[in-house]
Amino acid sequence: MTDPHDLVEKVVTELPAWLPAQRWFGGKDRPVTSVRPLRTTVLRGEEPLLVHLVVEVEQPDRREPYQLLVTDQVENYDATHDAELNGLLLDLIAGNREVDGLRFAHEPGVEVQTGLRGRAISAEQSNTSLVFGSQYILKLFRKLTQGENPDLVLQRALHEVGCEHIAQPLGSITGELDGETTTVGMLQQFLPDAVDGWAMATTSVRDLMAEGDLHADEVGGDFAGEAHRLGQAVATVHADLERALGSQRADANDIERSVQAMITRLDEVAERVPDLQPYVPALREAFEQARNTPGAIAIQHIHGDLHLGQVLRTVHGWLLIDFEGEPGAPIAQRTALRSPLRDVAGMLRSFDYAAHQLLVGRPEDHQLAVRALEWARRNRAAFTEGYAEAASEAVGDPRKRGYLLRAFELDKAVYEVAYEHANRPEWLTVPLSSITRITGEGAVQS
Ligand SMILES: Nc1ncnc2c1ncn2[C@@H]1O[C@H](COP(=O)(O)OP(=O)(O)O)[C@@H](O)[C@H]1O
Ligand SMILES: O=P(O)(O)O[C@H]1O[C@H](CO)[C@@H](O[C@H]2O[C@H](CO)[C@@H](O)[C@H](O)[C@H]2O)[C@H](O)[C@H]1O
Repeated sequence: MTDPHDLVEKVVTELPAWLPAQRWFGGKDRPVTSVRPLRTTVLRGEEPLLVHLVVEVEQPDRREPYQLLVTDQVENYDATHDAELNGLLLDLIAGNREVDGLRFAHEPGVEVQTGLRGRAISAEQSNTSLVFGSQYILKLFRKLTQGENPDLVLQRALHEVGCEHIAQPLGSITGELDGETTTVGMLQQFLPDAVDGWAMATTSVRDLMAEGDLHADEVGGDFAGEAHRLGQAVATVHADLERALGSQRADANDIERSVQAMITRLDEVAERVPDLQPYVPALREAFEQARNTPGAIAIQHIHGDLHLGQVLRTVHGWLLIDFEGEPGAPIAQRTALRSPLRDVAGMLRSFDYAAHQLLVGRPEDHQLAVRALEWARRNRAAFTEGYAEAASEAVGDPRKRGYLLRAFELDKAVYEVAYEHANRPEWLTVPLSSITRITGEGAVQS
């Protein structure tokens, strides 16, 4: 029988080669120089073994903690592929159990069913999610950030004020990282009938492309009604977050910090991705123009990485998921109070993505390019209109904040350039062509 500590020793020596092949690994564009175990918790000491492992992954410019579940039973040791062993995690949450400092807990008043198998969903994601029956989804955060994860903190706060646009948080797993209590997992209600916004939007784009001579409002799969409802849902979540956790008026220092952060990110990404360099002057100018936004700007807790893949359409309406913020951004930035227009900008970027991803790798086709642009414009307008209808007084109509919205959209596109460079280089043209378009459109009103 394998000793759990021998297993860990063996796994750790193999991780430098294994990690870069994992979709959720955030440092795929740099070599892994070493991996060392930080904390080992044996969750099941007899065969099949189940060991919770936190390792520190060293790369030339960073050291980051990652969470793993390992077993002696499956290929590559990744226990999240074993549905039976995953069931143990749910049982521990149901029983409010603590194992060697790793705390499994259900939310107060929630009863969690035991004895279910948990299958890992094979999505292109930054974390690993396990689905139990048709009731529960358990997200295991892969890259760990010290402290409570904003995903859990914000969704708990939203649930407390009765927000209708989230899945109910049902439990959590917390451990310790550098002496601080840290969220490593989050259990939520699973919506088995849900379809994500990206799947719906790209189906609509495909419909339009198949009918080359029709306009976006003439084809069966028009998405504008959904985009409008989605805008209302996002504005409602922002209003609920404001109700739950408050908001502030940004002062000149907050705005200056935000402009500087956009410029710093631009410089960092342009150094890493040479394709971005020709756009730097126009981008810098757009970021500086954000200072000219008139009137008071409300700042509050926001989603932070909102896109069509983070919204689910159920029979009851739109839900927002994954309030973790941009997985690549520092935690201080992810938890800071920010303008809700950042989420609006994220979603506007996503309409652009949905419209243009079908053109990636195809020979140039003027007709399709015109249709793509038309689809994006129609749905961006419908989303913004819906948002403006339901926005709180403090946030107001995004269309009246042209400079700011444009700067946030471009900042998001810069983030996407870095993201695509590291994860899907063939998609780099999507954010780059948007940058060309937006900066080419020149000045905006207000
Ligand atoms: N409550 C839920 N009900 C149904 N499906 C969900 C739910 N939460 C997440 N999903 C599915 O799981 C995927 C991954 O969830 P997400 O929170 O975005 O993880 P990640 O942080 O890894 O991006 C989503 O794209 C969605 O398809
Ligand atoms: O969902 P995650 O939290 O893992 O977000 C990361 O991955 C996203 C891709 O899966 C990435 O989103 C970009 O591509 C999407 C289409 O695949 C598109 O809808 C988004 O608008 C675009 O930003 C996201 O940026 C990244 O943080």
